[in-house]
Amino acid sequence: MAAPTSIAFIGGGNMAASLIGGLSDAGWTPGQVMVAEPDAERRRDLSDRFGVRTTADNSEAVQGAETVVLAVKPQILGTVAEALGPDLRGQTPLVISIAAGIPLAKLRGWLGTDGPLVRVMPNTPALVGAGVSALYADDDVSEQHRLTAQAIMQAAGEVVWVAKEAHMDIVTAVSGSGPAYFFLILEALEEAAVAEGLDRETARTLAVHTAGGAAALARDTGEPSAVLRSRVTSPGGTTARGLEALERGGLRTALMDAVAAAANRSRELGS
Ligand SMILES: NC(=O)C1=CN([C@@H]2O[C@H](COP(=O)(O)OP(=O)(O)OC[C@H]3O[C@@H](n4cnc5c(N)ncnc54)[C@H](OP(=O)(O)O)[C@@H]3O)[C@@H](O)[C@H]2O)C=CC1
Ligand SMILES: O=C(O)[C@@H]1CCC=N1
Repeated sequence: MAAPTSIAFIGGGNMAASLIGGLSDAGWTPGQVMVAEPDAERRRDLSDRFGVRTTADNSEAVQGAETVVLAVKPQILGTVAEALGPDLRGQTPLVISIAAGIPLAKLRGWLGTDGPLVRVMPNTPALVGAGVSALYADDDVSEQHRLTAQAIMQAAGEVVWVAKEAHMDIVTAVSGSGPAYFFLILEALEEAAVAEGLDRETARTLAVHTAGGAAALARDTGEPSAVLRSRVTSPGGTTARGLEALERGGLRTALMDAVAAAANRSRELGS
């Protein structure tokens, strides 16, 4: 007989794999995780990497699951949730949706259940336990279900709760999409170092450790970013010249535009 499933993932793509990696490193046993994923190659990859059980059948995945994580694209969540609803009625597991943009009320309508729902926005550094997730639940969700959702997401890194569901669109634009902004900066920094004459491996080591070091310093000291920046910037030195070039190039406004555009896209996906 199969081991009891504690968590069922519906959709075994990039974000689900990152969360499963985080859970696995945090000591969750693979037998507690079942993944429903239509693509056979992805199913094989997930069971090879993490030892989790997989199926192509969403209904099978949720049987007996205490928690169901909806990890399909927002554009197909309606179809998937409507089909899954009848399987969930009667067993009312905790349902966690990680879909960008989709409000809980909409999801509840699709599922047609009155069980506990939590909306979460994780990010891909979850794979190495360095993610950050924002969680939102309506007032009627019990403390116990909140703590369960929180414990799952803590396996993947930091957790914050937001008080208003509308804030999830902003969270999505900052921390959900945010790793991609930093990867773009890493790519560019690495390319620039190579263009100036460093070999690629050295360039990558310098770029990655500089990004990680800056983030660790901001996290561990709690000091404002502007103060930390000023400590790097010697008067008349190299950093001042570099920062001037970044301001001239519009990095600050480009990031503000990026967050506004991504938050708007999140709102569009939910409308
Ligand atoms: N990627 C990220 O950084 C983040 C993503 N998210 C959210 O996570 C969700 C998943 O995103 P992401 O992992 O990037 O997307 P992916 O496309 O990588 O993953 C979605 C997976 O769902 C599978 N799938 C398609 N149809 C079904 C179905 N009917 N039943 C079950 N599984 C199905 C897809 O298979 P196939 O490819 O064969 O269609 C795919 O493997 C989205 O809602 C996104 O908004 C949230 C935070 C961050
Ligand atoms: O790009 C997306 O829509 C998803 C949500 C946040 C990160 N990736």
